[in-house]
Amino acid sequence: MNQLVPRLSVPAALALGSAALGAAFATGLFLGRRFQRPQRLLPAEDHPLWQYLLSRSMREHPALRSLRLLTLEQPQGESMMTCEQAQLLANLARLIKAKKVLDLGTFTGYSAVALALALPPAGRVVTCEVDPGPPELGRPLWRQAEVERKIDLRLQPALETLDELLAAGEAGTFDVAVVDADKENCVAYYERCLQLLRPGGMLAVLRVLWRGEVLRPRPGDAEAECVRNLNERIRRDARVYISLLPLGDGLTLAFKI
Ligand SMILES: C[S@@+](CC[C@H](N)C(=O)[O-])C[C@H]1O[C@@H](n2cnc3c(N)ncnc32)[C@H](O)[C@@H]1O
Repeated sequence: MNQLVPRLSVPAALALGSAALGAAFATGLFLGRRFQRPQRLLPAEDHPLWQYLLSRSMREHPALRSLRLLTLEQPQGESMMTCEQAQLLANLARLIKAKKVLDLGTFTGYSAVALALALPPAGRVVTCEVDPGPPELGRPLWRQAEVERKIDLRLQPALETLDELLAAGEAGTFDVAVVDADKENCVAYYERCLQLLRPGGMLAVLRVLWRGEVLRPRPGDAEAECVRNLNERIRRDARVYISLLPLGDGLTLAFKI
């Protein structure tokens, strides 16, 4: 009688165990691919090519650099605008000869200082913040950059400041608006900033990819929903020309027609 020859040269229990592990691994890979949430589109900041890009393009004022390094030491330091984003916005502000800028979400003032440096001596950055701590920390470096007098810090919810500016008749007088405060109000910020901008003015919205969550927000993730709604609104908005750049966590530029 023919004896059944085992097809594997390992005991059955071990073979079964390996098969189960293999199946689990494959399922993990599949689910991992399916539910993986992309964090960023560009290489990591410590990637040599990204470092090369920064080293060949960044022209950071020494006080601005000190402010960035100081901010990175703080617990929420990562919420600062990235240096290449700030430099791009400052260059665009120069290009359109900006004099009046709105900055929603001051934090330690990195974006406010970068923009103030791009303005002529009589230029003004109205910057909005609810937490007095971070601007207080950054203020000595605003002074060192010699832009402190250009920065008008409003310590109250940004919506209140925007409504005050509209009530004071400043609609259509700002050249640049940067929206980088809380996400729950981002649609209201967008609409008010658009009113405050002059035709040809530029509106920048930060973090529009929301760490990839815009693809498929988790149930109850109000911030991701708000960002998605704003992105959709901007896409359909015939009042602006737009670009969405993959810099940082996504940067939308909307130019008022
Ligand atoms: C992402 S950070 C801003 C980063 C800053 N633009 C920079 O370049 O470093 C967001 C800031 O918005 C502030 N913020 C949150 N809710 C706000 C509100 N309702 N009005 C004004 N500022 C607010 C936070 O306290 C925080 O400092």
